[in-house]
Amino acid sequence: MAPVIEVRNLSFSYDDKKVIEDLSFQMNARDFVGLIGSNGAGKTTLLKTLVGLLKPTSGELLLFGKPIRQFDEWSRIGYVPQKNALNPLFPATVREVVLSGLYGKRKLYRRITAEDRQRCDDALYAMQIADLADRRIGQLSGGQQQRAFLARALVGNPELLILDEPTVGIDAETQRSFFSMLRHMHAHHNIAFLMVSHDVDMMRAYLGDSPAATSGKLKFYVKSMDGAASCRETDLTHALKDWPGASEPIPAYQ
Ligand SMILES: Nc1ncnc2c1ncn2[C@@H]1O[C@H](COP(=O)(O)OP(=O)(O)OP(=O)(O)O)[C@@H](O)[C@H]1O
Repeated sequence: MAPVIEVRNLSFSYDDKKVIEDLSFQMNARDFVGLIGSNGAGKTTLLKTLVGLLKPTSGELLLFGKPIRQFDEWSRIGYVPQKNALNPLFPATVREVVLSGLYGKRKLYRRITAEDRQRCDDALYAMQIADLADRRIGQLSGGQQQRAFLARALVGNPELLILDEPTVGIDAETQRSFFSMLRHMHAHHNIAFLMVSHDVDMMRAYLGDSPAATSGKLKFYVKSMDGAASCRETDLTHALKDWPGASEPIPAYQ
């Protein structure tokens, strides 16, 4: 199977400011990659090049074995950008935000099918925000908004989930339960994770003490799930059935 991400000798500059220099790394299906680096190290810049928002200055970037120029299966990738404070007047409801994760540019005007609604309900349920579905997202707490954005990224059943500091602005207790939720998802879903975090202790506790790769100020910590029983079914509710003690609630995440 082709690596999920393959980066070869990638460099990126904003005008003449070099931010990423000659970076090479790869991640495989079901890997959990933690990306750690000081402020300004280029973490967000790297994630943006990986999802096609920025074009590398030089080097090669392959997604699921395809050069990014030819890659068009964006539904295989979920992306949660760095958190921005949402204007409380932002009018979309949580359900609308989550559903928008199903529409690529080309599908923008297609009708919402019963299947779309079911997927949306599953994602809301998985993130335990079903009761917030009809609330305006701008009126939710930061942690609730993050859950909604995560549901949006998950609704298309991605094989790769890219998270840019998903717990910024969230209290320590909630960060811990969020992280344990990710660990459960890593164990039971067929998803690879690439996550930027400043929480070095939490990342190291799961991913080990030594980085698998280093480039400039960027450090990549990796935990593979090779050989773990892979579920054939990928829908979120199925994954929840695998939760230890199916009736046990998902760790609270406010
Ligand atoms: N649009 C831009 N134009 C010019 N320079 C930029 C732009 N965005 C970021 N930079 C610069 O590029 C460098 C890398 O920024 P980036 O946001 O990728 O860092 P980061 O590792 O994600 O940092 P942080 O931990 O603070 O989020 C920084 O020096 C930043 O000032």
